[in-house]
Amino acid sequence: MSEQELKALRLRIDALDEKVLELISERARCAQEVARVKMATLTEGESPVFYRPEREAQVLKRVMERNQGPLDNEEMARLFREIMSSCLALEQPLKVAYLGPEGTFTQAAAMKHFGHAVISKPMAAIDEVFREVAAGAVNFGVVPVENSTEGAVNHTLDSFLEHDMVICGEVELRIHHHLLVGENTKTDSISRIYSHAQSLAQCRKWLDSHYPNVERVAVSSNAEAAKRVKGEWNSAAIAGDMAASLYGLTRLAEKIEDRPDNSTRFLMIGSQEVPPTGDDKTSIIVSMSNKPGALHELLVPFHDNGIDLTRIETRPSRSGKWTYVFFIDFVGHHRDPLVKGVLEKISQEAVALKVLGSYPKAVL
Ligand SMILES: C=C(O[C@@H]1C=C(C(=O)O)C=C[C@H]1O)C(=O)O
Repeated sequence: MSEQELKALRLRIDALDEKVLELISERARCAQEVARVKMATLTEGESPVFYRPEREAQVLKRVMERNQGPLDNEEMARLFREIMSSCLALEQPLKVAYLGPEGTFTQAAAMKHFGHAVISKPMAAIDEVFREVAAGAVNFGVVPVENSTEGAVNHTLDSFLEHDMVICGEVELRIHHHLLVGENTKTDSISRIYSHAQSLAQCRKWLDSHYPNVERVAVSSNAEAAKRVKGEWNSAAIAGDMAASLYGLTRLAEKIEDRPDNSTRFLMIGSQEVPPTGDDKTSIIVSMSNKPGALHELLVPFHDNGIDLTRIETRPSRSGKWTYVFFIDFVGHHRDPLVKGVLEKISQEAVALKVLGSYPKAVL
């Protein structure tokens, strides 16, 4: 390609960027107008709702449907995710608490879901994320709920039993783990590997074959593991990209998770009910009396109405020995007539039924 051609292309890009800039600014002004209208139409004592997850899901879906390339749908949606995030911040900067410290996968999930224009606050434990949201110190919380290799995150499920929370969104993240070392680490004398217990479990086979005799030390998070390694000469950490760059560690081995499709699902928790988008999921907690056939009775109404169950998990109820609660996720919104009917039917049989929330299916 000649210099001439390159120069002409760059001029075109400059002109396009000017237009993109103008359009983004116009969009941002529209969002400011939306805020003004929302404020003007408030009734006495009502507080404004700026963040609309159902609307954001629709915007992203539309972008993906209309996209004709060459950027792929995910990439295009990611760009729009950030534009919306910045526009919303003009209306109201969201405060989001997540399972910290900085550099965790939960932080990456929060950024994937809300974009980068939020004020994010790392918390030391899952329960603290719940408490921070309950106290009204933040608008939303982000917690991991299940991993495709290791299953349920029990701390999260149990926290739902203790706090009144509304689930207002979900996001899935591919989890890649790396073996990380600091600049002082003597790589041939590693005697200890730090990570979160879930991550150690997700890399168990790899560790068994590469570091069978090295002590595996479970710590409170992957980011914490990365932090510790920085100052030690005989240890390594298993953590992801964010932690690696945050603590300036080197990848000794990449993508060491046993399953290449290793993913974690995260939930957004808050107090805001989310209206239907037409492509939603609902999470409920049910406790049944301890009698034969109770689980069958619980599941039949879903089957009879053709409602797709996406997950069912059992936990001790904490209110009696050998009594259980079921965490159930299914496709649909609790305001759908069909779902309403099923929930009514279940509540006739159940000891207790609580709808944790209906929310748009993860778009990104
Ligand atoms: C603009 C609005 O407010 C927020 C910003 C949005 C956007 O930038 O597209 C979408 C939904 C809301 O979270 C709205 O309610 O439409």
